[in-house]
Amino acid sequence: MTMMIEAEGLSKTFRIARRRPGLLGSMRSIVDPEVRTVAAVQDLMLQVQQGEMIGLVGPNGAGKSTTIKMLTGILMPSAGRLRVAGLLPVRQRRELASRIGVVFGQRTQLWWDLPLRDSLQLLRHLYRVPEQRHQQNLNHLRKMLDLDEFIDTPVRQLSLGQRMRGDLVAALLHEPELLYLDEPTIGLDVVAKARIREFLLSLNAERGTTVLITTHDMDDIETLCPRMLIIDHGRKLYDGTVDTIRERFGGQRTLVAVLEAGETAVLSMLPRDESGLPILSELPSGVSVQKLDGPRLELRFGRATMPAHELVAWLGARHRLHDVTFKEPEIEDVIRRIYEENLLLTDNSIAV
Ligand SMILES: Nc1ncnc2c1ncn2[C@@H]1O[C@H](COP(=O)(O)OP(=O)(O)OP(=O)(O)O)[C@@H](O)[C@H]1O
Repeated sequence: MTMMIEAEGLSKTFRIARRRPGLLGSMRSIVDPEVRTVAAVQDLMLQVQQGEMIGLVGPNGAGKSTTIKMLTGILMPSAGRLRVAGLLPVRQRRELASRIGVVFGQRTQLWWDLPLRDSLQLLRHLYRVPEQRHQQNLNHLRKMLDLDEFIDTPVRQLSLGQRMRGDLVAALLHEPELLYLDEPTIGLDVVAKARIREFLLSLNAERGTTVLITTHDMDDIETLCPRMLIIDHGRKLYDGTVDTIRERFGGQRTLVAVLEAGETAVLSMLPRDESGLPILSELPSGVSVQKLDGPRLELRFGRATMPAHELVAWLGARHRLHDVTFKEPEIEDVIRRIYEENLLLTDNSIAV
């Protein structure tokens, strides 16, 4: 397997001059600047193989953009070793540019006043793609992303979703092996998001393109990325699968039982706790009543407390059940918990 990204001890520190308040303060800052350092990325170790789809998540200011900028060769690392597609990003930036594609959800690399078709043609010259190869790629991509209805429209008149499809084609016309996407679905509606995700999955399957995505949308990660990287304060907190995160830190699951019609009356006779919820006798420890809404009863229980089937059996022995489903914790909530409680840093068994 070819390694697309290899980073070891990768770090970036910014030095920021702080202005003192007031006129005198400003003058003093010029003569005697007060410098503060920000460790944007610290000691990052990362190996990404060709064909992987990997999500990079973290709260604002975590160091995601700085990492991407170092990977593209825009920023010089302060320390560490880095190779992307076998190249040294800063030193071999031109060569690297022909091997990677970049899409920023909040910015466009298309020419605002030109029709999309012309923008794509200009990029052909910029990347020096032979005409025939360009046409082949364009034909293929415009079919995959359904560009025909707006390819002759000036970019500034495109909807956000259309523009994003145009930007994706622009980033892929020179057939990069590695694609960086920064918030590719930001601001898009559900349908447009689904379309972009579907496209990325087929691109990865057809061409084996390696994809690195930074996003705040956990659905992007769940749909696209078997592997995710969580960073905070420039440090890697986690590198692994979404499922492992959910299993390990999304401790609480919910059993949603819809009871047979007659059971609602039985439940309504039970004594209530201070929140008005029914008190079920002999409720196994670690299980709590979360909600009762007509025939729908929700029980919260810990993954480690008891196996799901045992809880269903316990409830089924006491009440006639019509239907049973489980609610898994939202990955969004799990990640928030990890940020807030700094969970992985205090538990090295999972941080790698
Ligand atoms: N050019 C710069 N000069 C000084 N500090 C910087 C610079 N770029 C980033 N930083 C600082 O580095 C840290 C990491 O920023 P970065 O933009 O990489 O975070 P991010 O994870 O991409 O955040 P967001 O989700 O908000 O885009 C922040 O504290 C930021 O203020």
